[in-house]
Amino acid sequence: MASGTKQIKHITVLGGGLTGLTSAYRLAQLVKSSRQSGNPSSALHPEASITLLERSARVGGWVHSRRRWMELPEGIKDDLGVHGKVDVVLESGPRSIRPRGSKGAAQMLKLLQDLDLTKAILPVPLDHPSAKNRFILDLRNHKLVKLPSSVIDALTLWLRRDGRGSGILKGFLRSILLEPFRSKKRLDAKVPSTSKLAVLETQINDTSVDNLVRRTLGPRIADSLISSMVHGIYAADSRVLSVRSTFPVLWDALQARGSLVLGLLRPARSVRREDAARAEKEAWESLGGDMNAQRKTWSIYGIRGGVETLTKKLEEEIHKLGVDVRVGQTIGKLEPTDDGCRVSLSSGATLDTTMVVSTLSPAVLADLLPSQHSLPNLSYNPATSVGVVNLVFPIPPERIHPPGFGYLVPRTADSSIFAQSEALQMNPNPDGIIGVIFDSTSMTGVEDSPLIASHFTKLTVMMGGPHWSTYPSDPFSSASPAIPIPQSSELAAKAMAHLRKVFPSVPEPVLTESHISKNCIPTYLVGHGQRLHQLHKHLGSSAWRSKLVLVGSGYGGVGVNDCVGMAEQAVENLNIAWSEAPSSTSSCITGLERWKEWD
Ligand SMILES: C=Cc1c2[nH]c(c1C)Cc1[nH]c(c(CCC(=O)O)c1C)Cc1[nH]c(c(C)c1CCC(=O)O)Cc1[nH]c(c(C)c1C=C)C2
Repeated sequence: MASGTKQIKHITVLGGGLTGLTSAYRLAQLVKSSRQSGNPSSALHPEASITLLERSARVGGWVHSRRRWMELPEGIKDDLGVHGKVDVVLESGPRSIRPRGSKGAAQMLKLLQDLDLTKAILPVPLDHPSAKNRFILDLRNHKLVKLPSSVIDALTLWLRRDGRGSGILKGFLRSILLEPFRSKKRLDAKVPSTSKLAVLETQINDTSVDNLVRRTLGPRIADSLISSMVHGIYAADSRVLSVRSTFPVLWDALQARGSLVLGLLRPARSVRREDAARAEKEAWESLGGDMNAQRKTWSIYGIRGGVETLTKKLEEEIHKLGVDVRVGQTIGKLEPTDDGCRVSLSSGATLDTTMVVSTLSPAVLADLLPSQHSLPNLSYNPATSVGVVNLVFPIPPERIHPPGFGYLVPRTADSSIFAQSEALQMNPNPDGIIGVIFDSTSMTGVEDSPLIASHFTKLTVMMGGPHWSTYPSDPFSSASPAIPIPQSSELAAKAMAHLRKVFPSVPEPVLTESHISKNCIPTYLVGHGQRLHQLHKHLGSSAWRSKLVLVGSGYGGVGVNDCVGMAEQAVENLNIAWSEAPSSTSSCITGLERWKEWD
């Protein structure tokens, strides 16, 4: 290595969630191969060491699969022919993974292959009810309305005006068909209440998901379908969420063709899109065996034993690769030094390191930085908290709910459809339920014993999210009053009160487990990409240059594939930068490279 180039002798990963564990794993593999190949020109020292610091007593972050023992009903024998107990897996975090849609999805499957977890994959085929039956709740009557799963499905629902297609999704197909004709008019319309918003939109080249859909597909779709979908991915209010950061395909379609439908049917060609498609294709082709062919037949997949099987395996592997994993570590301060960074722990200990990869939430990171080294925009976005209630009932699922993935609950307040309903003089969703997952029918095989699937029903009720949040500083929000966050001991009763309205025959649960995941999903407010671009530029030109890399759900995507994808991409970019000619000026990796396009 040429003299004058900083050698990477020690890397500290902050945070032991999925992003932190994946980053540490791939970095440790790089060190191992650098040691084996002995590449003298690499900036990565062949004896470099890695430390992972985690605040809580366990690694895994929001991925948490709890195993609980359950009494079998009288007369039922388990696999060993003994009457007794079976164990059930209760997920309080993510439980299903998408095998398509992004490079991250391919990188996730590659990670599972590399960790020798292929056999633990639980595929859910495309024709499974879980893939076809997703519902939203009509709050006027607490009936489930099936969401169309394809164009044919939408047509059938539309033609069959038998009450089911005429409820909350009435006019769905009509809105889509008329959108190209209406969009231009709506986009040009001057709506007084949105004039401040219109100015902002042009300044920051972004708008809210709700605003874009409302002006193109109309208020009905914005209030029902889109508000619920946003609940089911971001647990957030679609009126404050940046469309360009969360559904860029909608933004691009509208920019390119002046119509969502036309833009989606005939996407405009762009170098960025083609590069991304090529990178994704390569990632899929890099999968070993016939995994790439197989995954095309799956709608989603799970992991035997729960998603924590993955984080536990990552933990095991990084131990083997020599990563120093320290749990129960509270960080007090992070500051740049001449040679790298200094991490000060609340215990008083300090750690000098060449580079920090932070997977902490941006707001938590902001609190660690001394004022003279603060970074822009880290505290801008709020994060939403979700109440998760796992329930197990002593009867099979067909006696409680229809087969399918689950249902989402749309927004109630300010909704034009709901405002007309007399039934809504009273709040139909007083506890702020956002969705219910039918765990038993959305995925089987998570537990070892088949008795769980045949004799019990597992459901997860999710509440809170936007209902527990206010966005006082956001110009796009209509500051609707939030429900105060309850105690976790109150959640199970609230979940049951809700379920009884939707499934009157639901029995008492035999097992419940409630948790509040505080600030678990960041809400990317309008202009998120522009703020990350500023942050990227600042990192490259300040005392933090080449010392701090930012990854994780706080920045570029909230799904498990996004977290793995960001970690993989950051380590891939670091590897390229470390192998580059020492004179190269392009070798500052921040983790935020993809936001460059927001220039
Ligand atoms: C009710 C709350 C939530 C449910 N799931 C999530 C929340 C906050 C988290 C989540 N769901 C999805 C993602 C995206 C990542 C990915 O897997 O690609 C995240 C972070 C996927 C998703 N889930 C639903 C939809 C419509 C989507 C979008 C992509 C897709 O089509 O797969 C539906 C859905 N989510 C929840 C329920 C009850 C539900 C029901 C229909 C729970």
